Amino acid sequence: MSSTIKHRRVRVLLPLSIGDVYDYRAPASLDVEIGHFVTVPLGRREVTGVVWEEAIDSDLAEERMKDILAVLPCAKLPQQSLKFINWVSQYTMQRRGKVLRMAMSVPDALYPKAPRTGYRFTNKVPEKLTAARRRVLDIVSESGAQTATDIAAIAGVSVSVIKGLAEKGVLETVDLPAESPIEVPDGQFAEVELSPDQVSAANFLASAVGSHEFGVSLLEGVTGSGKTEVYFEAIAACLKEGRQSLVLLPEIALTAQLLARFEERFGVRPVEWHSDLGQSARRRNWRAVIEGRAGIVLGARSALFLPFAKLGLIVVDEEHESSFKQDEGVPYNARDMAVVRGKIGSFPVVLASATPSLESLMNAKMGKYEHLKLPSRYGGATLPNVNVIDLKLNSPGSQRWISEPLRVAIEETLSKKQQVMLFLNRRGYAPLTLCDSCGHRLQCPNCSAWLVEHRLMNRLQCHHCGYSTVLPKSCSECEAEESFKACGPGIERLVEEAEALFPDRKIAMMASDTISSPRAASEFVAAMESGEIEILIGTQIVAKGYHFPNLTLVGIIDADLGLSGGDLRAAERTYQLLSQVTGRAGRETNPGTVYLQSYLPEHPVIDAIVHQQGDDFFALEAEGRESAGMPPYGRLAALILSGANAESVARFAAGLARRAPMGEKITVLGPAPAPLSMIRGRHRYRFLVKCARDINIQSVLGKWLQGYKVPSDIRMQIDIDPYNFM
Ligand SMILES: Nc1ncnc2c1ncn2[C@@H]1O[C@H](COP(=O)(O)OP(=O)(O)OP(=O)(O)O)[C@@H](O)[C@H]1O
Ligand SMILES: [Zn+2]
Repeated sequence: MSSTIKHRRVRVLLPLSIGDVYDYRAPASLDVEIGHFVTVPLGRREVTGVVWEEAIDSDLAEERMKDILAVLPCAKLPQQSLKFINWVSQYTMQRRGKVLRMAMSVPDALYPKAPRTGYRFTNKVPEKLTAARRRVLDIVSESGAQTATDIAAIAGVSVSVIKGLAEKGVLETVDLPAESPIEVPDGQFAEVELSPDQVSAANFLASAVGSHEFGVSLLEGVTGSGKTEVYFEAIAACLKEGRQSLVLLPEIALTAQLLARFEERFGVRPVEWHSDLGQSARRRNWRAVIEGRAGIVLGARSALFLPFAKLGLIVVDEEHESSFKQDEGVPYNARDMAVVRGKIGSFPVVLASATPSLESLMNAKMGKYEHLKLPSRYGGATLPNVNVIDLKLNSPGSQRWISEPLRVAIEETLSKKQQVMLFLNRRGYAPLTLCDSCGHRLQCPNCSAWLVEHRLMNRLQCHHCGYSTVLPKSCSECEAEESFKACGPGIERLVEEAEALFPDRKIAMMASDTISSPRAASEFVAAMESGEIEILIGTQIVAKGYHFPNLTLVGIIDADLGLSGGDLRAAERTYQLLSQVTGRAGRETNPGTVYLQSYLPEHPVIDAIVHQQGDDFFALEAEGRESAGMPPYGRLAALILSGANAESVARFAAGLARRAPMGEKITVLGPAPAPLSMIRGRHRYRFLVKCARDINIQSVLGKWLQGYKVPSDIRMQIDIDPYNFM
């Protein structure tokens, strides 16, 4: 027992999905502290983990104890990160090791930078100039010496092409500095004169940042009101405190325009964090964050788990966006966890949106959050004029989607040399393809979902698993030849129609698969800003955040899309999305107009958009949620079971159902086959647990599942506060 312990023992958390803490001996030869990244033996392997706490009560026999092997030459994981990981693990009911893995996503960064070899052009032209070689030479002559891996990645060639050019004397090697330096932002670089509304919001935030105290502000400003300028002042105040700021964005494509605005305001670009970052930038940025050198970080939700040395502010921009919620791995909502992070670190958190979530509005109403409002657009710009086109009265005709009134409006706008945006939240050519002679519908073999035709790529795709195939020549059911017919519109089909209606206009299409990287996004932004695009046709990706001064007409092709989804937030989400799209029109001197095409012009969501009466809509929505005991008035958790064998999943679910928690304030719905009853060949069943607000839903679930063994062929995922009900 512990009386025989001679050496200091510590608990080390390993970043493994099955992992928790394990006890190790801290040998006297090593200076081991809490938060150190260390290597330890695990079975036959050597793994890296974090010294989590002292293990005073460790009762493992001395002979079974193993030594920590090494302390890595990296700054310690800050105490606040340890606390945060513990908290997230408890709240989401996921293993701590799995949460730690999100904070240790760049294993390389734990070691000092190895010297790098760069390749540069010697100006000797190779005898044989292949396309691959040409791309390499373009890159090295444009941006100078770079590592072989970087060149290979940018040029899309293998490293051997570069090595080959070096052997031929076309490229030569040079020593590269270990890493490009992190530039320091300057809060006074280009101060902006704010409007009176902006001043009062900005002053509040700046003093909140200066107080080093936790507090949440909901910054609600209509589209184009200058929320960004306001939170920039909070960031400037944070720089003054010598602390780091984090700005979270829902979509990395949005960073393009924002990066430039940061640069104008603070003199340098912020440190970026998202999935599109190359390996060396990840490593550099991660180290800059843990060493406190990164002053401003702009990132996707995963940036929340970066090991900030001295975080002093988090801004969650477009806080209502459901893409802040991660469904896979550790299911968490970055907006909610940002608030927790602020509490742990004693600093303010700003939630910014033109259409805040019902959750945040309620917190503001109850006085838990400070409610800062910007009621009008900046610089005298007015909100657009919104009109509904009743499709029952103005049918565009069979296989067409642009009604006559909208066509006329487009024509007029273009003749004034202004830009048009047509919005349809559907990728591809058509959402459904069916056989004209027997009605057979093309479905994904792995998922319970239709295949979506992408005509530009000449493929049919599943949007759930990525399965893709070509259009079959004949129907597998009735053997009819060439009988398949596209049903309904996707944006590709809308482009086709727009091209037919406006043959001389420059039309561009944007969707998440066409602007998936920040580089593609900035090319798109440049084309919009220069007027190279006259009609922009896009999905939700172009609906938010962007500021295009000359865009004055927005046409919403199918305003009803999303209303019938039936999930808890369908109406709220549709309202938010339509407001965002509406908000792209007329953001500067030329006033904007919006046309919504709808079969349901009286629907409360459509009505709220037309009259720009968000308050009434939200009051109605809140009432509905309250009477149903749904969030934010109640708590939800989902339990998702999946496996290759439908029967065994169903059997396991039935077993769980027999022990389901009961109580006056607890309802368990299910098990039921999920709406997407199969994904990637796995059959899925769902439970939905609903509790009153004052019930700890984690402990309800914990008691239910305690000691329950999940068979190895079944996966069970717990999702606290689910946003996805498919
Ligand atoms: N005080 C100011 N001085 C100069 N320009 C400003 C000021 N405030 C806002 N602007 C400009 O007004 C435009 C709209 O501002 P911004 O993009 O911050 O609005 P927003 O509230 O974030 O809008 P959205 O919710 O639609 O994204 C931008 O071009 C911005 O540069
Ligand atoms: Zn599929």
